[in-house]
Amino acid sequence: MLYDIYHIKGSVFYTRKSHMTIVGFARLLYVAPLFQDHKYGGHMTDRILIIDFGSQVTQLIARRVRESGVYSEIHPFNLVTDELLDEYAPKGIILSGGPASVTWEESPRAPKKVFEMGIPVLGICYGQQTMMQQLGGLVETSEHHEFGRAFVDVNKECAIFKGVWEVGAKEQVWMSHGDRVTKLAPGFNVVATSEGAPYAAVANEEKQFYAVQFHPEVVHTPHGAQLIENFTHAVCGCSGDWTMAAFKEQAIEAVRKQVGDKKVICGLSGGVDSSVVAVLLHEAIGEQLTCVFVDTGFMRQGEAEEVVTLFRDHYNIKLVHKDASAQFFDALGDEYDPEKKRKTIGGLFIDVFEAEAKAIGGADFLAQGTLYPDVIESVSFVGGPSVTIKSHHNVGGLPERMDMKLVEPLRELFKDEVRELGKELGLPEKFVGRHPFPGPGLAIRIPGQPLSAELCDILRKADAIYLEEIRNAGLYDAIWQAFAVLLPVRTVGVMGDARTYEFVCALRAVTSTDGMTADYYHFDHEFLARVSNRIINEVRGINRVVYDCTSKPPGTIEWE
Ligand SMILES: Nc1ncnc2c1ncn2[C@@H]1O[C@H](COP(=O)(O)OP(=O)(O)OP(=O)(O)O)[C@@H](O)[C@H]1O
Ligand SMILES: O=c1[nH]c(=O)c2[nH+]cn([C@@H]3O[C@H](COP(=O)(O)O)[C@@H](O)[C@H]3O)c2[nH]1
Ligand SMILES: NC(=O)CC[C@H](N)C(=O)O
Ligand SMILES: [Mg+2]
Repeated sequence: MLYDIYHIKGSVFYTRKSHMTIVGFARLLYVAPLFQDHKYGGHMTDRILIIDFGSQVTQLIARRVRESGVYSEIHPFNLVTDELLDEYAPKGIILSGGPASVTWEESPRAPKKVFEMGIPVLGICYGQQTMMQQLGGLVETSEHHEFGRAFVDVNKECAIFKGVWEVGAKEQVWMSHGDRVTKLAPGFNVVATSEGAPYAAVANEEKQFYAVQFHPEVVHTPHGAQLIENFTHAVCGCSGDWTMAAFKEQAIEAVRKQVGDKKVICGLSGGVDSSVVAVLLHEAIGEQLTCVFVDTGFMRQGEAEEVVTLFRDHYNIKLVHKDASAQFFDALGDEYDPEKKRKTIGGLFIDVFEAEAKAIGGADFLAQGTLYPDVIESVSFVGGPSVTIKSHHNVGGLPERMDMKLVEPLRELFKDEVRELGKELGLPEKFVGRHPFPGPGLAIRIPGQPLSAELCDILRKADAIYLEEIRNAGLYDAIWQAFAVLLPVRTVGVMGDARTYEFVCALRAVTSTDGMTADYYHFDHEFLARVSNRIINEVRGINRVVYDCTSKPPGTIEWE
């Protein structure tokens, strides 16, 4: 069972179990309170609201709506109040799928107001079922489940099919349901049928209510994205002004308004998120911004130089390059427990930021690269138990301790939108397309033994060779994240007729969309042999290389 159901304040609430156990991020602790001062709807004029009933693919609905050039936000069904509906003022509403059954005595419903606002509504799967039930139709659990690929017969014209599906056509869709609508609500017509769902698509054109049993948001419904675009454009009348160019201008304006003439500190790691935040803020408030790059001693080869050159020399952004490596090594001492290392490192980041804020005479704001998935996760987890798998380093404790207000210009964006915004801001491709790199850096890639500058050096060299070979082979962009790990194991080897007794290096490369789940990257053997050969020949201290072929779950991406 993929879902757990929790009862919160009398309403049924779902969390994704896979996310719950995997995410368990300390992020949740710091993102949650930030949500409170969020103004619904960002700065865009056309907005679609997605009401989440806990489907595994709700995020994809938001993706498709945004790809159609329309701003959208996901809100869990139990947090959609009448005030939110008024304030958010959507041009249309989409009801997501979900694991519950509307036939249960207590299962989620859309707020009544949704159907009384005089705006278009699209129900998907559970969303269809609850729409029918709430408007006077009937839903029953069926013997005939449909999971996966299915075909629908299009038997009537419908605004969301326009220009995509012809009457009489048989079209491929993706289904995942056990219940089905057995009686239509008054005013509705059937517009498509499938073997397992006689009401595969239904419409009340007069009210502009549409409901489908299949999932148009997944790629396995080949024309699904166009159906969603028809809904947002032709039906809801959105103009498609959600472009990164427009977003950039509006975000800059919003930052200026929020910050006024006050000072802002931004922790700059050189990673995509903080780099984009830094450049955006620089455009918005120029000299009021000070970035702090903390060299922990656990950075990759050439990282500090690259960050400093780009931001200080190329952009002329005020940048403090704080070499805190001695502090980090000191504080970690002989520690090799992963959680203790992370906590020590997280705490030290805070100390360094505090000291640097003081050094510039105090700062009123702290800028962070919080992204939309962080916000959604924090909301989806409200009240749910979360198991901590790893305490991710974050600067989350910062606001309370330092009494700074937060500036989070990326909190409405997905990672690839952030990359697009980076391009819009003129950030070099090299920064925009970077693999994520964790705050604790190499310190969590040397498991099982106390850290030292020497071990970091060995790992840094191996990691640089690996990444160089990945770039040379043209694979960098096809891989989500790649890095080397130095294992606490020595093995016997023979080099130049002499015995060696050195460390093992593990190589990791994964594909993923959001880091929550991942598959190992399938390199060809020639490539692995070349990297292995180079590392063993060029890095003193390593005499054996292995490749990690664990997916996530059950593994995690990092080794610690
Ligand atoms: N070495 C560092 N110096 C200063 N700030 C840092 C450093 N490492 C991390 N941070 C701060 O912690 C935040 C979270 O790190 P995280 O790795 O999640 O994001 P990122 O580095 O900006 O992007 P990416 O996820 O692509 O690596 C960063 O946005 C940055 O503000
Ligand atoms: O800023 C960060 N601070 C951390 O403490 C941290 N731990 C893991 N990661 C990154 O998160 C993604 C998922 O990693 P895991 O599968 O190892 O949990 C991967 O991209 C990891 O590199 C971190 N990022
Ligand atoms: N994917 C869904 O939304 C499923 C809806 C409902 N739980 C069913 O099985 O029919
Ligand atoms: Mg990073």
